[in-house]
Amino acid sequence: MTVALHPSIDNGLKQGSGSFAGGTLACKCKDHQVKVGIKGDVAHNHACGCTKCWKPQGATFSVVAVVPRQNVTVLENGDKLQIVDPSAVIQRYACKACGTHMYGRIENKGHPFYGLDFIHPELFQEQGSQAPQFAAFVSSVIEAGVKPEQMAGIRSRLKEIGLEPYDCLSPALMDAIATHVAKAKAA
Ligand SMILES: N[C@@H](CCC(=O)N[C@@H](CSCO)C(=O)NCC(=O)O)C(=O)O
Ligand SMILES: [Zn+2]
Ligand SMILES: [Zn+2]
Repeated sequence: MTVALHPSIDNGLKQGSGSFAGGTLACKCKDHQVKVGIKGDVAHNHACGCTKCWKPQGATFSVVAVVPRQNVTVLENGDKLQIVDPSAVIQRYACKACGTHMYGRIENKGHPFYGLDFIHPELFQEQGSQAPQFAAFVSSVIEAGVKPEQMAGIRSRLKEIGLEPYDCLSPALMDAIATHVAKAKAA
């Protein structure tokens, strides 16, 4: 049986248009949906196996990307949003009614990713945003209940659909983090 990763990638990656101008994220409520406007395309879209990122029901991975925080605007029903874990580095704003995470924001100005908000592109009402580029925090799915003996199949399926599996972030992002830390130390 094929390993189920996430409904938006289980049938293969859908490539982005390359000219996605942005759109609206909608939560999963039947009415009074929370809507969040995003300007421009997303970046660093990836499958994430960590326990903190929101996943639709039954998914093993989340699919999460970043956008500049100034490109994110709550458009409708913002009163339904609450922070999932105020102590987390990424403050994830979720719909109180359906649990969908609408955006995650870093408030620590010293964090390497300060200025970027985390969003889930599957919530776009429009098509064409950047496709996932890699898989991050793959080993972390064990923390959510996956058996270690399932990991070879999961990594192999990720590779098959074109997502290189990493147990933290991609080398490019890890290099960016290390560069930020080195500059902060030197300053
Ligand atoms: N094993 C842990 C890892 C959690 C983790 O460090 N997640 C990353 C990436 S989330 C998006 O890629 C992170 O930056 N977390 C900060 C936060 O969540 O606030 C686990 O699985 O929980
Ligand atoms: Zn909702
Ligand atoms: Zn994550």
